[in-house]
Amino acid sequence: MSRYDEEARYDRPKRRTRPRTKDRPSYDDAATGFVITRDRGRYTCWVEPGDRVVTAMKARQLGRKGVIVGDLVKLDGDASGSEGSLARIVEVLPRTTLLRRSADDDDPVERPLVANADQLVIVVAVANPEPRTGLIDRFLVAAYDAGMRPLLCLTKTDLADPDPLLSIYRPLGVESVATQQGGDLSALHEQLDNRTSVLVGHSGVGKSTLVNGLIPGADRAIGVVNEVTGRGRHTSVTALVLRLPDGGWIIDTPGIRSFGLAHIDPDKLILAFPDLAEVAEDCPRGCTHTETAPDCALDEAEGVDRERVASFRRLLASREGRESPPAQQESTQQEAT
Ligand SMILES: Nc1nc2c(ncn2[C@@H]2O[C@H](COP(=O)(O)OP(=O)(O)OP(=O)(O)O)[C@@H](O)[C@H]2O)c(=O)[nH]1
Ligand SMILES: [Zn+2]
Repeated sequence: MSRYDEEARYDRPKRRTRPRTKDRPSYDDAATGFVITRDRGRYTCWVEPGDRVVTAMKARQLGRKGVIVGDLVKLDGDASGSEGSLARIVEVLPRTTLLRRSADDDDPVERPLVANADQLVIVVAVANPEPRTGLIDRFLVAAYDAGMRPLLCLTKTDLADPDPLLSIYRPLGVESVATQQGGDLSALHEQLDNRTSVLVGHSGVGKSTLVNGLIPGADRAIGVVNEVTGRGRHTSVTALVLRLPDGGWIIDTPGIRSFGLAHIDPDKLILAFPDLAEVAEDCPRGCTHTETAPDCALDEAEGVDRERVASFRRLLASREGRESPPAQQESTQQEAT
């Protein structure tokens, strides 16, 4: 089943709540909005002609269909964006990508986070807080599962050398950039301009600092890394969608501490480990690649980084024995940003 088929399965309503196509009104002429925030049933949408910001609510006919940040929606009613106006979201256009996660590995309920973004920018500080490759691997799995291109952004390169991390991920074909506060951001701009990018990373890695550097006037609160724990305080509480000066969007999510992958098929985890995938082709049929799997080729293979095998197996173990997760009822999505 292709990714798009799966999205179709994911989006299919439980009951037929919409009128059949031939009875449905056509919204071809309605304004198209790009959802930039959602808050208790109110959505803020960006409408290109006129560069206007329109507040909208879901039309009843959408039923339980979820509307999340990044969705492209058809707007009916008063879509002027003038003060006090309220439009109605009458249709959600098919999503090209869907970033989702489960809250953690013990909670396999999947939560859609962002629709239609092309790129997942995995922001990792080379020091303070110390980088964790396990988290990078998780984000890579999430990016490939979503159909998004991953970009590794290594920050705080004034504090340590980014090469050890680059030497792991560059050979895997993961694009990367190195940055530091106050430094030249042109390489990062090149990767971000005219794309819709979601920033993810631990609290304190420097996401707000990056956003302020990229978008003059973005004016994000910049937190202070807690000296005692080395962890950032969660200073950015709500997701922000910001427009890049030369085109493109940045969606800044609050510091994500865990990024559960319980909703992801174990077979898909290996997508983030192309260095191991080739070796695993020599495994016995149906090999689970876990520590106890008999004759797993990952045990013996020469020239394979044991750390990489260990990280892969930790991800496998974190979701061992899991059945296919239940799809979350869209009306109760709490996590969408
Ligand atoms: N040395 C150094 N410090 C940095 C750099 N970038 C950011 N910092 C500092 O790291 C701390 C955290 O930066 P933020 O930009 O608030 O981090 P964040 O990822 O937005 O954190 P949350 O808002 O908690 O998600 C601040 O004290 C920044 O000044 C850098 O390149 N080098
Ligand atoms: Zn195996």
